[in-house]
Amino acid sequence: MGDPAGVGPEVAARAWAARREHGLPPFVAIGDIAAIDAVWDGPVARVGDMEEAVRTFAEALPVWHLEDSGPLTPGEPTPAGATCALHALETGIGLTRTQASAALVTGPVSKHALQGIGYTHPGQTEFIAERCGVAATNAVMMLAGPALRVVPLTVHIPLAEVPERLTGELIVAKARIVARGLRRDFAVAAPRLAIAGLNPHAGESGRLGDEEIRIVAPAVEQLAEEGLVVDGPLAADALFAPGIRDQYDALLCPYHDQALAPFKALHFHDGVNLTLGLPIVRTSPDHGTAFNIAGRGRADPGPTIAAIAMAARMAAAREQSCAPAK
Ligand SMILES: NC(=O)C1=CN([C@@H]2O[C@H](COP(=O)(O)OP(=O)(O)OC[C@H]3O[C@@H](n4cnc5c(N)ncnc54)[C@H](O)[C@@H]3O)[C@@H](O)[C@H]2O)C=CC1
Ligand SMILES: NCC(=O)COP(=O)(O)O
Repeated sequence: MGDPAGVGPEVAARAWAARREHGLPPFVAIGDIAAIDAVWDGPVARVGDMEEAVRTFAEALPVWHLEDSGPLTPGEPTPAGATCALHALETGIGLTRTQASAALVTGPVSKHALQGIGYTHPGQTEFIAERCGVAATNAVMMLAGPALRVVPLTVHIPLAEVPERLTGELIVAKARIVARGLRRDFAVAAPRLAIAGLNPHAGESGRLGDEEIRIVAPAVEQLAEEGLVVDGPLAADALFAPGIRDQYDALLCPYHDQALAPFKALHFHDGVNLTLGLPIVRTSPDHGTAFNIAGRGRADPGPTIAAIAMAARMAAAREQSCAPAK
């Protein structure tokens, strides 16, 4: 359920309340049960294993209580709350890696609060990758909604560092993982990718920056030689327009906000953050802890509902691809 002082507990509870309407599979909320009690009056079942969670799911929200995270005020993060969020993440990864659970849906954490307790990863993606034995650069963040999928090629780094961190190797490696993920998890047989330029007008033939000529174009050429359908570098200002974005299965963007700002404009209420390149299925609602509204009943459970539903579809697609042919 992420940080107990954020909106994670309430959106998990409200997703459970909407389980029938959205056909959600059984899930268990992991963390401090007091965080649920503080924001929700509905039925809760305290469980200790996944079988119990599945058994109780129809009648109550199953909660796997890990620890008491101390006095709790929604909107006010504490070190004990961040510790509980980290333990919940570790527990969820463990349950999914051992296949007790088919997928991991992470709740929103405060990176600032986590760093305050000594966490050194930029986000949850890199931590999950490490626990799965995958290099952080091979765990690829994708934001997916019904109308758009985007991939930030660089993620949680200062904007000033983007030009030096955006390399041809990075683009090629991430594009390959995206193409594989689209085939495996989204049944896209021949993925069509677009790669945005870094500079205005994709560099205007070098007059507004040369990263497109030096870095992006050679990477696109290499990917095309490997047989991938890839266009780029494309001007990012028009790429998200209807009619252009629809020509692609995923848009790969040099930096975080270039990808996420248009994505959230379209999918604030049903956007999913997921990680490609992992041996497990991992999704997450595409929003943060929203401390400014936590505990007030204003948090939209839509992204969490979408994240649970998408995790179930991805897990089913992987299961099917492993099933022996008839
Ligand atoms: N997956 C994750 O764990 C993520 C964590 N974060 C972390 O969350 C913390 C806060 O980040 P912010 O940039 O403020 O983003 P945020 O998503 O928490 O909040 C941005 C704005 O969106 C609103 N909002 C967010 N979720 C909402 C929901 N479900 N319903 C209605 N309104 C909602 C908030 O009230 C706020 O006005 C940071 O520490 C950040 O690192 C941010 C994004 C994702
Ligand atoms: N902006 C997306 C985000 O912050 C999610 O990061 P992560 O915790 O899933 O790595």
